[in-house]
Amino acid sequence: MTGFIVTGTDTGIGKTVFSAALAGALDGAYWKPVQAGLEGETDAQAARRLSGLAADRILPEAYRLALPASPHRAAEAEGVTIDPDALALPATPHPLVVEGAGGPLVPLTRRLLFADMFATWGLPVILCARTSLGTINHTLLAIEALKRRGIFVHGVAFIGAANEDSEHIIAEFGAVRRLGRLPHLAALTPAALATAFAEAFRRDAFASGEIRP
Ligand SMILES: Nc1ncnc2c1ncn2[C@@H]1O[C@H](COP(=O)(O)OP(=O)(O)OP(=O)(O)O)[C@@H](O)[C@H]1O
Ligand SMILES: C[C@H](N)[C@H](N)CCCCCC(=O)O
Ligand SMILES: [Mg+2]
Repeated sequence: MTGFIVTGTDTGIGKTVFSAALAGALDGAYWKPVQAGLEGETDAQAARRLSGLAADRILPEAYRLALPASPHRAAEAEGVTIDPDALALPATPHPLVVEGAGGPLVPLTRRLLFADMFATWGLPVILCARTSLGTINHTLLAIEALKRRGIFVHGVAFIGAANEDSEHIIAEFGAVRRLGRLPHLAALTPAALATAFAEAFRRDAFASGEIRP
């Protein structure tokens, strides 16, 4: 199996938009294992809308929880406990883009963090990060948390306006690749996103995506 896990330095920073564009660019499949919050469009629905992929490339969530909160809390609110055994990577012949929820240290239960699942899954991790003030600390902390678990960080995908020095110093201190920068699009349409993604990231930036032992 090949693909990538997409996490971010925070919730609401653009993981779904980036994941949809990546899944489309790879002609892959998209999976949101745990959806917390069902008001309005879910991440899987957004990915279906923005990726240009057929419906069968958007794989069903393992957990769909109503409360827009940390997954551990959203599950408890429904009397559910998220079972890591229910979170095995779905079989697909296509490159799989897996989107977490919030950042890497978001709890799935009171004993399991998303980053622990990332380590189990073994796919390379792409960290989405803002470019605005505050991102250096947030991004380096997330990189540290991933690396100390032996997780391979494929690189950082920046989202927002250019901030050359912050992007550079993050790559230097974090010893990670700058994969590129997706700007905020005034009109977020599938076509505009695909164009912006192709301009922001080199095609070969995502060539590897092998599970690492
Ligand atoms: N590059 C972009 N251009 C324009 N709008 C964007 C872009 N990236 C994200 N957005 C918008 O910002 C909001 C948050 O983005 P998104 O849902 O992708 O965040 P997220 O990190 O996936 O959040 P969550 O942690 O809830 O999954 C959405 O309204 C989305 O449409
Ligand atoms: C509800 C939100 N849209 C995401 N699905 C879940 C974000 C969890 C964040 C937990 C935290 O870091 O406080
Ligand atoms: Mg999302």
